[in-house]
Amino acid sequence: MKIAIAGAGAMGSKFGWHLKKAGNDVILIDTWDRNIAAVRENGVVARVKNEEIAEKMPIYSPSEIDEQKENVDLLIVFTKSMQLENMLNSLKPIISKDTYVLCLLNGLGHEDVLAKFVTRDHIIMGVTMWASMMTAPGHITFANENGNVEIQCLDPKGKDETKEIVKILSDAELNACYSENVMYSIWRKACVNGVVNALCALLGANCKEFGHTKEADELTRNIVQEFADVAQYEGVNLDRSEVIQHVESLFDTPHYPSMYQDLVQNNRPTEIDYIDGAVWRKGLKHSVPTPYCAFITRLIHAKEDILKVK
Ligand SMILES: NC(=O)C1=CN([C@@H]2O[C@H](COP(=O)(O)OP(=O)(O)OC[C@H]3O[C@@H](n4cnc5c(N)ncnc54)[C@H](OP(=O)(O)O)[C@@H]3O)[C@@H](O)[C@H]2O)C=CC1
Ligand SMILES: CC(C)(CO)C(=O)C(=O)O
Repeated sequence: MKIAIAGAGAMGSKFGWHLKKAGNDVILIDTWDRNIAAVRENGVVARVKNEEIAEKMPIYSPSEIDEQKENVDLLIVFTKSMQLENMLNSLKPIISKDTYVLCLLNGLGHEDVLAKFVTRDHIIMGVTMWASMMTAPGHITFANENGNVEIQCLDPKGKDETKEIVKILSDAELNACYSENVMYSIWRKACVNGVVNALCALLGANCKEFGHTKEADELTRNIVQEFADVAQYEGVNLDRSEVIQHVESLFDTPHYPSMYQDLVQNNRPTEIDYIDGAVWRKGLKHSVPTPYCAFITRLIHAKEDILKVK
């Protein structure tokens, strides 16, 4: 199976590294010139338990993707949410009617973007609890050892092929399973990000520092409540106490969520409009009040302005 990974940041590089190491035919696609140069020279260098292990694989910029390149069987997208549509537009030459697109981005609503490029029976949605950090171009550090991946094809017609992809991911030590209700899992993961990503970026804290504050429980409850109130109108019934427990399971991890990495470490725009901001927008559409999500979204945008993100 020919696999392309679009977005070779912390997560795309991690998945590419694992899949290549397991013997798959993998290419990476990324827009960051220094990253492309570093991977071309040394491969993707992963720090695993104090050891650096490099995996060499081809990497291209989207402008190098043309009709000359072979179609891919599986395209895993790992851009930031706001980069997804542009990336897919530039990859049209390698997307055929047989290409499966697997989306593991954080955030809500990405299936609507994918539907502009492939049919529903080739859209595989998913979530991952793996975590990774880019420490320099071409260099990543794995942030946990107990992640997983849950995926489901949006149309049952694609179930068998999706199960084959589950096996490929698991054989690459990415601990994957087929989900029977991936939209539930996507909303559940959005709750995690809606709490820890946004609040850690605002407070300048990691999950453990935030989780050990006196305010953490009350903030978590209120944010999850708003996500659950809105999710109902989108056909997803979240089990609030189970979701709160799931969010709180991160409170002992000294990990800086990806939104902290974007905003505080790299002064880059955040995905807030696809997480708390998406719930605020959907809440307005369904007349559901979401004061926490609205306030958090505005604060993140204010901090983006103060830090002059680019
Ligand atoms: N990191 C994590 O632990 C997790 C992340 N996710 C999700 O996965 C998706 C991808 O996230 P992630 O891999 O963290 O994203 P990254 O920010 O690491 O990479 C995304 C893109 O950003 C650019 N980039 C990254 N760092 C820099 C930098 N310092 N300077 C300039 N450009 C840079 C690159 O392309 P370009 O130049 O085109 O911007 C890259 O392809 C997101 O939806 C995220 O929420 C999900 C689970 C965990
Ligand atoms: C690792 C985790 C779950 C932390 O919120 C994440 O999804 C992220 O960093 O974006």
